[in-house]
Amino acid sequence: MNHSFITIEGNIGAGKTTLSHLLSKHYNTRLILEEFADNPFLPKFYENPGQYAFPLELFFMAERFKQLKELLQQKDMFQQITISDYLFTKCLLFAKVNLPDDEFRLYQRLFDIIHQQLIKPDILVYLHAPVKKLQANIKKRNRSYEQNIPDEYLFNIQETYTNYIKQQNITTIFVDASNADFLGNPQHLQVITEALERDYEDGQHYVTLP
Ligand SMILES: Nc1ncnc2c1ncn2[C@@H]1O[C@H](COP(=O)(O)OP(=O)(O)OP(=O)(O)O)[C@@H](O)[C@H]1O
Repeated sequence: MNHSFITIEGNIGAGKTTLSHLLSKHYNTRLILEEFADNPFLPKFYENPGQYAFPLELFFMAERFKQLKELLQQKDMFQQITISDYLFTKCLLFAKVNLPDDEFRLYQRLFDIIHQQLIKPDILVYLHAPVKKLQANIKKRNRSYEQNIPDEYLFNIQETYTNYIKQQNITTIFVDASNADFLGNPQHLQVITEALERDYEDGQHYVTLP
């Protein structure tokens, strides 16, 4: 496997964290996981998005920057591969959906300054699942503040991610995760590891699960 920094992305409830854990175990890598539970604005945001979107987005950006900067600076001689379950640009994509235009422009100025200081992943695995499946996953894991997320919000996030992936040139493995069961079906994990072990040109590469 020729990649040293792999990022797993996807909509809310797509299964990023599960796949990241399994890949990290498979390749014995360092693992960077999103620490969303520490964001005190998240439950408030779901109650009242208009009032809490800006502090929520700022908090996420500050925490993610700190986490990525610290971890990527450490040189670990025995675990050279790193897997993360989020892309720093996720901050900007969510902010685009959640902030009014003037606040988003301010946020983007900060983001651009901060982003330059971070290492970018050399491959992105994007898990794409239909909104119905995402809602079922969100229901199953049962975090109380996520139980009333409107379909429209998930559609907007999905569209923002897919537009971003089309525009940028990080090599992306785009996985149809409609029926994904990485924990229960070892073949699904194998499809991802085989995909990661191939060499790619820049751009998007599509993978379906058996
Ligand atoms: N920048 C952001 N703005 C608003 N909400 C965010 C942002 N980043 C994360 N969240 C919220 O934090 C929670 C966790 O998000 P995330 O998508 O990272 O994890 P997840 O849904 O548990 O992932 P998965 O199920 O794919 O492992 C979700 O409620 C998500 O909407």
